[in-house]
Amino acid sequence: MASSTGHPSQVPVIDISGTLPELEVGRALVDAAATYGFVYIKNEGKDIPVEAIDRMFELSKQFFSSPVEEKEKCRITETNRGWGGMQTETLDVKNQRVGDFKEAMNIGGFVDGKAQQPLPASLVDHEAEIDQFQKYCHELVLKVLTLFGLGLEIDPLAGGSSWFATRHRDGANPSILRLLYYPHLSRSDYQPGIDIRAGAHSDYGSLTLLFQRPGQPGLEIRPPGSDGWTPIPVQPPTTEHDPSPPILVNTGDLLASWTDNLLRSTVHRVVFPVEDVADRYSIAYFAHPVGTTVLEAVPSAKVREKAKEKEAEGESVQEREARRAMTADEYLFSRLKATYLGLYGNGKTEGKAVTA
Ligand SMILES: O=C(O)CCC(=O)C(=O)O
Ligand SMILES: [Fe+2]
Repeated sequence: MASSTGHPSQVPVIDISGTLPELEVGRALVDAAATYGFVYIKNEGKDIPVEAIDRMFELSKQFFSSPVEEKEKCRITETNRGWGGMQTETLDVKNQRVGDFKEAMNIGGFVDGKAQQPLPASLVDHEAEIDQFQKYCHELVLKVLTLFGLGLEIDPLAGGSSWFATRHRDGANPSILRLLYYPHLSRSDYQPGIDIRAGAHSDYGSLTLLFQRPGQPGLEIRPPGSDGWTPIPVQPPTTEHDPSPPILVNTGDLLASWTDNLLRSTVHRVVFPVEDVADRYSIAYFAHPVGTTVLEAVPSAKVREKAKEKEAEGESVQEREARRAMTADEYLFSRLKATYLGLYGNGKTEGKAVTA
């Protein structure tokens, strides 16, 4: 397994709060997603209140420190909702010898303010806050997708900048809010090269938002074209004094495929930092388009250019047309079936990273 390069991350920090011209911001976001697949969104609490983020982390702590019998009552099912315990998930099944050192709680969308899954005692009285937090995340995803639409200069006659956002806005979708807890491991127990908090993987959906806490590092990315790992600091330069660390946004496999790989879906993992003394808590929001969305060609000259490259690289017209005839639900299911057979009937129980 390649080790960290230690090179400082070049992933840019972008302010989308409205102080800069939108088109410039959209282009900068597209650039970052095309180069790194990751971008930091400067966070001064304008899109999501800082208190709401802090509060979700408090609830997350409450949940993970609750008795295991409570968590067992909402163990993850094939709906991809619920709790998974330590080392029950293996994100990099091919290379990992042991499961991920983490616990995770997946919370799906609410209907009329109500969770559509059993919630544990520690969360059940907080439905309104969780629902509101999901709404904030959803709105931020729509905002970023609109800026992508601007940056990609989507044909105004075909829907313009709102092209992606409208395909995420109304209707059932499998988006998931995921609370993550990575307990620390004492140095004497740590097996270098074997133990890992989250194995190498890329995310399946369109966009992922990731919230991190100061002093709890560990995320690394393998930027396109590189075979080394780059640490992604929680508070990159210029953000150290912001009221909350920037929100990381990364492009998932579905959006990469949809844009003919113009926007990249970058492999990432979570490691035990060298000086690991802290537990790590993070919160991810995995956004997916409305399930019935057809993944038709994106009406953008920039994407069309990329499609030509793909053709030159050998993708047949039939393959491309098959890709474009799929719905978002079909795409997700095909990925899950190929990678995580355990959930779909072969009796294995590991590797349930269906949101990742
Ligand atoms: O916890 C993190 O920082 C990353 C989690 C992640 O990549 C995932 O759950 O897909
Ligand atoms: Fe991920």
